[in-house]
Amino acid sequence: MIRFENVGMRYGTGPEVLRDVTFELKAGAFHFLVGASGAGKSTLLKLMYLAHRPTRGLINIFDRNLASIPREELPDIRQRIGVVYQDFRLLNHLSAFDNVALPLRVNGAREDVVQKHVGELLGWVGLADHINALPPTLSGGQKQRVAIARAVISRPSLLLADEPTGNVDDTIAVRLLYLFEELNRMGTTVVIATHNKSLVDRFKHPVMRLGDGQVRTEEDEADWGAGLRRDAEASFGTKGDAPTVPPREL
Ligand SMILES: Nc1ncnc2c1ncn2[C@@H]1O[C@H](COP(=O)(O)OP(=O)(O)OP(=O)(O)O)[C@@H](O)[C@H]1O
Repeated sequence: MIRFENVGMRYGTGPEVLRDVTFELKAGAFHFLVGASGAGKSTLLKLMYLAHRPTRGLINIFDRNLASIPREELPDIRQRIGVVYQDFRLLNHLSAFDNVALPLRVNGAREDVVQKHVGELLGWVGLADHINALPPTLSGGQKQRVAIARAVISRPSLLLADEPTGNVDDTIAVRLLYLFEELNRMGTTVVIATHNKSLVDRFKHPVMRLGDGQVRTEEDEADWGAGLRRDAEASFGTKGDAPTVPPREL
């Protein structure tokens, strides 16, 4: 489904964010993508949903070499990819319902089908009472759930979600993971970038870890501790460098 070979990526003249990324995602896979803040998770997802081109290396998507896909064919490929953006990207002048309905309507779905599916899905994510709300009147967690519903409504071949549970409580996070798993059972390949260790532990899908500009696949959750320690040391130095806690004022 997706293959990266020695992919590098930098923004402008900045340092390489991704240095030498090589991995393969098989159709029907479900992976968590983890790594320290700033490790490049969003950047990797952006390459996968074709928002950026790599500065070097090979990307195969849906078994085609990205470099040889004509620009005019990219929108068709993007339509097969559902994306949950970290900043939601909802259309503020459309209701929650109409935001979620948009991908179906763009694809020419019948209005009775739209009404049924969008209503059911918004109910599932706990927004039955907010169907007609405009995004600016919703909380962060509610917006996030509208964004998720919009990304999954048309059953994409590939779902890429950037920190999709960052704004919701644990109960809703688990429910959203069940939704992603259901989609995966129906054939969608899923990649979820997350900092939520308890979700990764609970759902036991293979982990892709980004660090030092590279991806490693960790099947063994025991590696989590080592990975987290590596991330913390890379970001903050060793334990000995910890700042002194100021005394509590009396
Ligand atoms: N548009 C951009 N222009 C320049 N640098 C960027 C841009 N977007 C990201 N970066 C840099 O690329 C690096 C990786 O950022 P990215 O957002 O991919 O990390 P992340 O792992 O998703 O972080 P987080 O967990 O905090 O969301 C960071 O150093 C960031 O400053």
